[in-house]
Amino acid sequence: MASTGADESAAAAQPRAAISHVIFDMDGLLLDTEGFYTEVQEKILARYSKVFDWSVKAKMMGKKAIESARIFVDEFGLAGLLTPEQFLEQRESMLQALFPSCIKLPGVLRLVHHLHANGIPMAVATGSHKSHFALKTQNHQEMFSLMHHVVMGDDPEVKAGKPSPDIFLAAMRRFEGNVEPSKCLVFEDAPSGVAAAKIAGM
Ligand SMILES: O=P(O)(O)OC[C@H](O)CO
Ligand SMILES: [Mg+2]
Repeated sequence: MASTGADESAAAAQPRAAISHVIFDMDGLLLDTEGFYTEVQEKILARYSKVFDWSVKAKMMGKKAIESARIFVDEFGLAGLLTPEQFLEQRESMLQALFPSCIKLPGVLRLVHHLHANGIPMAVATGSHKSHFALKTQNHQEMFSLMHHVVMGDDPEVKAGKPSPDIFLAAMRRFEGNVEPSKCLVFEDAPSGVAAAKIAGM
């Protein structure tokens, strides 16, 4: 049965848990790096006369590097031509050259300062591994210094990448005190990241 206006206002009136902590994704959310991945992947695909596809991009976003490499090879029918490991090798020097020039997404610095000024503890949960994180954040130390901690994709506690909830649960556990998932607000750009946060109960 279709929902009525009364149903909708009753749902809107449901009390929600107050937010105590915030967890940010990084790539495509705090930092404008997703375009770099797209640019590099288009170049690699062109070597095999293949064309980039946004539905594949959406599946790759937010994952650990090797996970997204497997999706790339499978979805573009490159098995037998390129292994996921070779794909990562081919894109590495191009990405390393691009990452240091990344800029912040509009409004994020203001939001981070606002939350910090209001005493909301913040963390970052990114599928990026340590060496890429260092390249991307080298010009954004002011913003990242306001984070209580950062959890990266190559962290031992992150067994599987998003949509596994591992990374968000690890980020939650590293805040001080007892933090409830329902009081954590997650900011994400990737479909797999939104799913991960919901599975974590955030
Ligand atoms: O969106 P993030 O920060 O989890 O990063 C994931 C990859 O490095 C890029 O899609
Ligand atoms: Mg992201």
